[in-house]
Amino acid sequence: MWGTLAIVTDRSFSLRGVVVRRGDRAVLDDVDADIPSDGITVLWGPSGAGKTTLLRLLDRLDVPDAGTVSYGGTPLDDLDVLALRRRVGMVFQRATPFAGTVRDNLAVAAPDADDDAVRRVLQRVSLDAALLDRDADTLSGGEVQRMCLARTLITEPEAVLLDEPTSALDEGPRRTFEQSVLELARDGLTVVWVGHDEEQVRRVADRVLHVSEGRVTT
Ligand SMILES: Nc1ncnc2c1ncn2[C@@H]1O[C@H](COP(=O)(O)OP(=O)(O)OP(=O)(O)O)[C@@H](O)[C@H]1O
Repeated sequence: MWGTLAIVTDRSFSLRGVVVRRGDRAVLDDVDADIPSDGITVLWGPSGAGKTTLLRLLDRLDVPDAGTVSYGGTPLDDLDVLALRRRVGMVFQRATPFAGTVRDNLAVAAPDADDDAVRRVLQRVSLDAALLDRDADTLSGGEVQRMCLARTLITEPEAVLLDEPTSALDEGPRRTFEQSVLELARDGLTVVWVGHDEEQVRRVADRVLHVSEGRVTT
């Protein structure tokens, strides 16, 4: 018997005393917040309130001027940034397809993924496998955003950060994207979603963190 192996199940984010300054203004001003690992947490608040700034801190795309951001109880400063970004994927507001086919786009993220894995990930985002050999720049806006989600998922992250991923989509594609994310969250993926469409927040949020005037409240 070698003793009990600790199973790390804590995949929550926490912010303590976080300050982010832009010019002479504190966009986030001494923020304490917790984002649990289950379900969908929506960051909600007026334009310019700091939602995207907060989201980027979680993947270390930005670093705070003061305070600590932790993932699974470990300060992000103590984690290897590339390892963190494999565990925590990001989908941006504007879809960012690379040149080439859908298959090429997925291969950028996971060159060794086999055909089964590629097909499975497309299914998870409701994209037809027939699209695999289509040029990414011939996809519709909704398809390209779901391909970007698939490209994030193919590395099997524990969490995904979504920055207003449906803001450029019409109602139909918006609902399809939401449905995929709801199913992913139900399957155990941690989701942090920056949103400002009130109806959508009601449909997807398990909890809402309100970002306003430099503070985050529940
Ligand atoms: N790199 C930067 N340099 C200077 N100011 C910045 C930078 N990034 C963000 N800001 C400013 O910080 C504030 C917060 O921006 P942020 O994008 O986090 O807000 P948001 O709540 O996501 O807004 P929106 O809903 O409009 O996307 C804004 O006033 C923005 O102009």
